Amino acid sequence: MIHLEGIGKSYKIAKRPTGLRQAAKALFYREHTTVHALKDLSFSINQGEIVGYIGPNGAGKSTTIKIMSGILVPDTGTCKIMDFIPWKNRIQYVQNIGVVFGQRSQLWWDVPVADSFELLKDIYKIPRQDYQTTLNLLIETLELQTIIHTPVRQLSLGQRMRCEMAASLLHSPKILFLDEPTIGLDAVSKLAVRQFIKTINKEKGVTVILTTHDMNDIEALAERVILIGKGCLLYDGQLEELRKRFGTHKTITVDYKKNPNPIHIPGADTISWSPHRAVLQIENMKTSELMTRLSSVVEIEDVTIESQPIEDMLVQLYKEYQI
Ligand SMILES: Nc1ncnc2c1ncn2[C@@H]1O[C@H](COP(=O)(O)OP(=O)(O)OP(=O)(O)O)[C@@H](O)[C@H]1O
Repeated sequence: MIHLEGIGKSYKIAKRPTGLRQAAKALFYREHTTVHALKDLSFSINQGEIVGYIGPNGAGKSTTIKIMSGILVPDTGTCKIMDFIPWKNRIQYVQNIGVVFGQRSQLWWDVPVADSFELLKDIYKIPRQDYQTTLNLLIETLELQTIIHTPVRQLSLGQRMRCEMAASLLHSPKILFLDEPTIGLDAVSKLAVRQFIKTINKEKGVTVILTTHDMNDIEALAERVILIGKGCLLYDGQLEELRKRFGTHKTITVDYKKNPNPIHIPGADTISWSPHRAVLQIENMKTSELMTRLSSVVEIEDVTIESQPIEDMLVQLYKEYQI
């Protein structure tokens, strides 16, 4: 459905001179620097997937989303999405995609949300009947009943985000590009947005490409992740595989019947200990092996096992790749 091959994109930035003499010189001659935002980037995404597109600040995620949504033209490479070249067939192409930029609004600031939706209906030429059916569904699932007649500028960030989601889906697109959709949202709004993304993917088969710095978004939604750094692809595969390959440790919290002796298990680090609870960390040992050894020392009552938080893993990865 989405196919990118050898995509490269650079930005040319004019240097800003300091001092009067340099500023005067810049009137006649401007020096430029080039930022290579994307370098030879290739990947494919199938219909119905939810893909987490991740990487550190400045990695090139938004640039890729802008190319895939037809806003930017790459310098090199090809990008084919559902038989379209996004920036060439833009008018027909946008009928098939929805885009949400968490940091920007596609809604008209001073008018009620419902009026923005009406305008979008006309822009996308959505038949009235289809529009009404989709709108009703969106109002219900995103709980917009009480906010739809409010001007956008009076909405909270979480309320606006729900309206942005609805706006991007009014024309029933097949692909949804989400650039940091949960940025700045509280826990409840984040859960609502995540749940909604899951629902439209499952029930409508919408393909979702999601950039985010919130790894809880990724864990909740994406089985597959594409990791980029400095404009290059670093990893493309299952989140679970990423964890297996790069996750180094597990943390095990064990509750047991009162035991006055500190716990020492060879091969495991004791992070903390009390007569009722110990927190241990293992790197190269199987959890089952640890449990066997533990049960020979204490009478276990409860156990929780946590994988290394994905954030930790990424920090390590970014260090390793020097990005
Ligand atoms: N319009 C622009 N003009 C000049 N440089 C730009 C422009 N947009 C992006 N860049 C540069 O291109 C690189 C990639 O930026 P991009 O916004 O794609 O990264 P990102 O991965 O989305 O980052 P973030 O996570 O911080 O949003 C950065 O070095 C950025 O400074």
